[in-house]
Amino acid sequence: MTEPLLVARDLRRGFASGGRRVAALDGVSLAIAPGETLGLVGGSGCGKSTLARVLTRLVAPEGGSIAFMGDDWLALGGGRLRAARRHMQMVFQDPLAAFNPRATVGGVIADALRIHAMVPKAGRAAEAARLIDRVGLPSGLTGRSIRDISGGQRQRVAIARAIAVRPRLVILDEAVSALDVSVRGRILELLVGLQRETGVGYLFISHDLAVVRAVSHRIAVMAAGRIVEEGPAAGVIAAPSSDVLIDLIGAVPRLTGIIRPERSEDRQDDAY
Ligand SMILES: Nc1ncnc2c1ncn2[C@@H]1O[C@H](COP(=O)(O)OP(=O)(O)OP(=O)(O)O)[C@@H](O)[C@H]1O
Repeated sequence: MTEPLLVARDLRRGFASGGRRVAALDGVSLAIAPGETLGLVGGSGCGKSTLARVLTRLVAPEGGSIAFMGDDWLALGGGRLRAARRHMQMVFQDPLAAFNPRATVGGVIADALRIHAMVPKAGRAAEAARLIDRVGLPSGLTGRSIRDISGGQRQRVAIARAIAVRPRLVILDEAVSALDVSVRGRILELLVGLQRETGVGYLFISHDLAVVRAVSHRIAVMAAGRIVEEGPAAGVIAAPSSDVLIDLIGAVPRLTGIIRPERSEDRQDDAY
């Protein structure tokens, strides 16, 4: 059996909110294998983003353990942490907040290459150009400010920056949720293609079951800080056992209705 890339056990994290304590993570355990996509779904406020932040060490857990690439991830510090951080990248819903707003598209990617010493200085521009092309962006965007491109283009830059450092795991937190349906579809295809090429693992977090189903090998369902069911994507959806998943499945036909116009356009294209 393949060694898991990431194993989280019994993660706990609470927050004080309006005089009471909210258990955002109430004993969450999960594992992700190399080359695997674990989809994480759940309603608003169930703890998905807190989990992403705890896994990436943006927020410290109050209990539990995380093994990443065989190391005790929460105990790593100094140079070993910096080296390991390269292998766990994160893409957020709104990458603008995660970029230096004055940076250019090429600059954002070249910076990632520099920080993690991926290529010598002389080769950085060429490698940035290769990555810009790999995520389907025109080379003409290289010198553009990150503020002056569309949300879909920016999300591609965020993905290019994440993959620039050849990570083993990318955590995508609502990374395609704000995009329109056709851009979203192309970015999902890009992610799946990159996974086939590189064997990167993904934790794909979304409140949108249809999107999660399209990319995930396994699905975990979260409610009130706990994982309430988990298993192979097709099996979990075919036989949901939790109320939250039953509700999410019930919401999918509405989404199919939104996607349908694009599919009929595709059929028209095929007819030419
Ligand atoms: N920094 C914080 N301070 C106080 N409460 C917080 C903080 N971060 C999260 N919470 C609370 O923890 C719970 C889980 O929040 P979290 O953002 O992880 O959920 P989520 O599933 O990502 O929600 P959404 O899909 O709406 O983004 C919520 O009740 C939230 O209000």
